[in-house]
Amino acid sequence: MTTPHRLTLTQFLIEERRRFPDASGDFNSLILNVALACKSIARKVACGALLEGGHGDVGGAVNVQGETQKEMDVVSNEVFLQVNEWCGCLAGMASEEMESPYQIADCYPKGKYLLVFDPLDGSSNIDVNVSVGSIFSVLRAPMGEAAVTEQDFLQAGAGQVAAGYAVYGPATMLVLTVGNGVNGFTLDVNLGEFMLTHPAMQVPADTSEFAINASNSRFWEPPVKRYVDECLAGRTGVRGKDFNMRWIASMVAEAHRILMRGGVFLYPRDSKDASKPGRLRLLYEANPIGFVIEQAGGRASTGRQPVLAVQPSSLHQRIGLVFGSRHEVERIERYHNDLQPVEMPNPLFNERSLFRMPA
Ligand SMILES: O=P(O)(O)OC[C@H]1O[C@](O)(COP(=O)(O)O)[C@@H](O)[C@@H]1O
Ligand SMILES: [Mg+2]
Ligand SMILES: [Mg+2]
Repeated sequence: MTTPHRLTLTQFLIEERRRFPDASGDFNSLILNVALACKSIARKVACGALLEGGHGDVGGAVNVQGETQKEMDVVSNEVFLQVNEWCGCLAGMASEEMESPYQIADCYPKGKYLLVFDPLDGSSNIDVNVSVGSIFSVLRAPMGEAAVTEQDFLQAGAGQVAAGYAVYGPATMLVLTVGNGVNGFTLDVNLGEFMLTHPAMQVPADTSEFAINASNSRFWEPPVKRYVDECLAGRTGVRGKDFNMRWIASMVAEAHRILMRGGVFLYPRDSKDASKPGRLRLLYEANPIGFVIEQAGGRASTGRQPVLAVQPSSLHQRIGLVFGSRHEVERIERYHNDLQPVEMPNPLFNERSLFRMPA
């Protein structure tokens, strides 16, 4: 039996570029640099406890969001910065692990793109050897020679030029959208190349699998409680079918499962901590995953509006996120539209009033 011919990521990007005869090649260079960073992180993740410095916590360090930093969070962030700094087409980068944007000082003319990333997603899983990943989003940089500011990154997800993730599991995969569908590449460790193994990925529109951290159930809003209760009621309830549940606590691994076989993921807005309207970060978690899922025919929402339509207000903004099989996400959105939000302090600011609550 002959092995099927597979395109490498480089060959795939060259083919894509044929659609844009005037393209400079900058964009391809950027994606190949991101892929190189992911390969380097994959190698370090695979070393496990053998990695110099280990996979543990950084002695008491917390990131800008007050979360304990793992050694690998810091290492992965460094890899992204070092590999992408010299790609020649970036004006700046922003990351979960850095309070402010990173300027690319020595690039002339100024780069056309901005790169935003979560260098290691699900890092609380790293010391127990569960899949983790990296998530990235490419935005256009503003014209002109001025240094980039936080404001430049505050673009709605619908404007992303490209987005994707790498998942470091039993195999390392890179999943990419450049706004023309979604393609998955598996790392051939012998060649050191990402090979196109999953062309034109599609999220099935229906599912009977959901993912949510049920330990937060007492903080959920009524539409989310209703949806989960109906799933749990199974074939004897209004849904008339049994549901299965998964929770990996690495969103990148949940997104990958959903891309491969359907499902719905919820980390909704809840009342657990008034200072955090949701757990996940808009710019480097919700938007890139939302773009990938929508390009694969799925849906991504805050529950109240498409996540890609949200105008960001800060670099590390958090948001409620629901994504996956289209019919389930639409159902969850309907439940949010059916009900008034809980314990609204002022009726002037409820969902149907003149002064809508922020998503
Ligand atoms: O611990 P919880 O509440 O289940 O949260 C898990 C969620 O947090 C995250 O790990 C956040 O990502 P980071 O590891 O990049 O901080 C998501 O990947 C995941 O869905
Ligand atoms: Mg993350
Ligand atoms: Mg992270």
